[in-house]
Amino acid sequence: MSGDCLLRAENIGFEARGVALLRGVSFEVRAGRRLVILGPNGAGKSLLLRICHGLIAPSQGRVVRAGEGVRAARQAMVFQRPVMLRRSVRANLDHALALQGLSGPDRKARCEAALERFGLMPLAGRGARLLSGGEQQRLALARAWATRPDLLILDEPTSALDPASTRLIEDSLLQFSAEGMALVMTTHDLGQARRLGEEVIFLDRGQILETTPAPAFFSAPVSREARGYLAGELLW
Ligand SMILES: Nc1ncnc2c1ncn2[C@@H]1O[C@H](COP(=O)(O)OP(=O)(O)OP(=O)(O)O)[C@@H](O)[C@H]1O
Repeated sequence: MSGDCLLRAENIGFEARGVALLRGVSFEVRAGRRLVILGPNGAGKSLLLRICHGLIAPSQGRVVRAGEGVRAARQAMVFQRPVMLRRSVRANLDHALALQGLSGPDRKARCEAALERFGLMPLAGRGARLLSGGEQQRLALARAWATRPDLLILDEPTSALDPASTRLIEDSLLQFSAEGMALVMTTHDLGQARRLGEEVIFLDRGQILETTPAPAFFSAPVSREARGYLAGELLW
């Protein structure tokens, strides 16, 4: 599937109470690529990601995904605040795999592989909701990875994490990418956007102002709004 279009947002619009929160948003996510969506608070980034993941229906336009049925591209989403079941770490992983229709030894093997890969073995029997924020986000990432998505959507995945946990998540994301997974994420951490982004979409007040390779965006943003956003970066 390398290079294929996994997801295409076509002219997405979203209105609530007569206010246009997204307007004419179109972009593509190709297999194995890393796309970062940047923009100020309230620009509509989370809303757009939720629409792309099928959690909210757009008012206009549509989201087209690659493939159909069992050949459909698989997608997973990781949120800013992980959503965990009131069960053990292992049971949270197992539940996600059961929802995928996996059963028996396959499910168990995937579950154990995820615990192993993300260093969660020592926490496997603990209540997931009792874990620290960083541990929960690691579990959220493990749970997403266990479902073998072609595309992983992440909404500010490290905004509440300390530098070590952030590093761990970033390293995992780069490994996923090296294994061929496509990533679409939002962040306000511009260092993170530089480290992880291959392409940048800059969203401002519900509209895309720039779609560009990441190095070009950071060295020579075209729009006044993007220049202003980047100029606000804290340098200490
Ligand atoms: N389902 C919804 N229904 C109505 N309004 C919504 C919905 N989701 C988001 N909004 C509104 O859309 C606007 C954009 O919100 P969104 O969370 O997408 O911004 P954001 O770019 O992710 O901001 P931040 O950087 O602060 O997280 C906000 O005014 C929010 O209240």
